[in-house]
Amino acid sequence: MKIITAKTATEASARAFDIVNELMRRDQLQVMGLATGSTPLDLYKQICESNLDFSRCTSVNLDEYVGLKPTDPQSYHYFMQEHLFNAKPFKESFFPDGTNPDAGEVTRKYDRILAQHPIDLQILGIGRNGHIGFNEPGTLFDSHTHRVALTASTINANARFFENPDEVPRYAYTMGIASIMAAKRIILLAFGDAKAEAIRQTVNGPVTLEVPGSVLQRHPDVTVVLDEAAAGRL
Ligand SMILES: O=P(O)(O)OC[C@H]1O[C@](O)(CO)[C@@H](O)[C@@H]1O
Repeated sequence: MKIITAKTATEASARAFDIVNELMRRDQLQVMGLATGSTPLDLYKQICESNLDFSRCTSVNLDEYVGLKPTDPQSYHYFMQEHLFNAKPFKESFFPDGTNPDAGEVTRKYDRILAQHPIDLQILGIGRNGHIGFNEPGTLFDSHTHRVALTASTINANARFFENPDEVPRYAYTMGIASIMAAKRIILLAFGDAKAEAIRQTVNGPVTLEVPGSVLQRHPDVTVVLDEAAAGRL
């Protein structure tokens, strides 16, 4: 694992942008794996403000809530439109189909998409408990796309975005750990004190199912990009 630490999240995101920019310059970024959440927002902003052109590239997203339409403001599809695709459209952008409750059909279809579009660079955030995508602790390392029941803490955290508690998604489709590890290169972004322990365990801890991020120690090309706070326990 290569570790890059910068003083602030914006400076760290600029280092991540440099990697994206270099891969694009070398025409080595045909398929980009994208994350949602707050962590990648600064990187996406810098991409939007750049002269990079993704119109010949494909994107695949890590996860999507079950039961939300792509037009629902709370969906990850909408999140990506707002924060990246409106300014930087890709040739094609794939998400697990959150509108289809048939988990077997959705996951098989998404695994086929991932097999047909090998990921050149996967952008990752990480949860406080070390989850990557929606792969919570205990997820098997050989997992592919699957449906997960969201934890109570995730449901509660999301509830603030919904009028009616019944509308809060209880499930999500997520790329599995094996899907993520199949990427040629991975950038793991983490900012803030709240991620310092997850980063410590991910980078220096034992490789264990209890810390999904720790599996990245087994990947040949991972760059961990941190601000000082998230690097605080390394
Ligand atoms: O970047 P944030 O908002 O801290 O989210 C951390 C992680 O949680 C998720 O949003 C899933 O809950 C991941 O996609 C993300 O990497």
